[in-house]
Amino acid sequence: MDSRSSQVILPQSLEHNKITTLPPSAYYIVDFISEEEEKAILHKVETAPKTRWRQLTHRRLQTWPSDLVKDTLLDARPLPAWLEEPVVSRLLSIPVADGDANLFASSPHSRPNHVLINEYPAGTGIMPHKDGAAYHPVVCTVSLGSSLCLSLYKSKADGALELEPTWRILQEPRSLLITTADLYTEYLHGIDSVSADVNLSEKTVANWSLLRSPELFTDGRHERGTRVSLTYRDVLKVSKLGTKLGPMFKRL
Ligand SMILES: O=C(O)CCC(=O)C(=O)O
Ligand SMILES: [Fe+2]
Repeated sequence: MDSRSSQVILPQSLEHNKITTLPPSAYYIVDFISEEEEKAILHKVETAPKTRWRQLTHRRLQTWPSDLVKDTLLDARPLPAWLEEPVVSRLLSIPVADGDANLFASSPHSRPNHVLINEYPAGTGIMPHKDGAAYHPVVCTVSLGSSLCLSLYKSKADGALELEPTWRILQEPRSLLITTADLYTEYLHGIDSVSADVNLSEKTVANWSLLRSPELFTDGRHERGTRVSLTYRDVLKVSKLGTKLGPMFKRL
């Protein structure tokens, strides 16, 4: 099927969906996948073999095709079809600006080769952090299930963290958030471990003007449900051994 299926209308270029209140460059696109696609992906996530899940104290995650070892992807198998389609072909189909190449044109493998799946029950989050040197500095996050806020923090000169986030980005189900450049390297990102996001408004949410359904948040409060995120990135180092083993793995 055409990756631009009839239900999904993608922007002509990312520039149309730039979060202009943030340092360059971050983009927010609503309805990047349809409700049926969201359901199908959630089903795949939920029915993955138990051994695929890594259980942390409050959150669990899957890595595809595998974990990194010393910042290197050892398993060079392609992503499974349900993670590749429709998301990757849509990511590659949108130029950064009109007439430009796509976001991964200058990344080593010209496409994302790794997906991290995080599941956040209401009340859970992820500590502020930077994603580090393993990846090309382009992060594409598809949100499923429930809305929540991603908080961005400046790190102080002494390495400590500012107590309050500098910005918050509200991520709705089926949306795509792309962060690159300075936002990747200079700021930390995290998700508060709260059961509701509060104090939501045009003034406090960086991507308010790009939201799909701002009317759902007009009382400033959103009770979270379980949110699942798919984080697509290009891991810079892929083991040659993994590449050689690839075809063998596939036959198993
Ligand atoms: O779930 C998210 O949106 C963020 C996940 C994240 O920052 C990470 O896994 O590095
Ligand atoms: Fe991260």
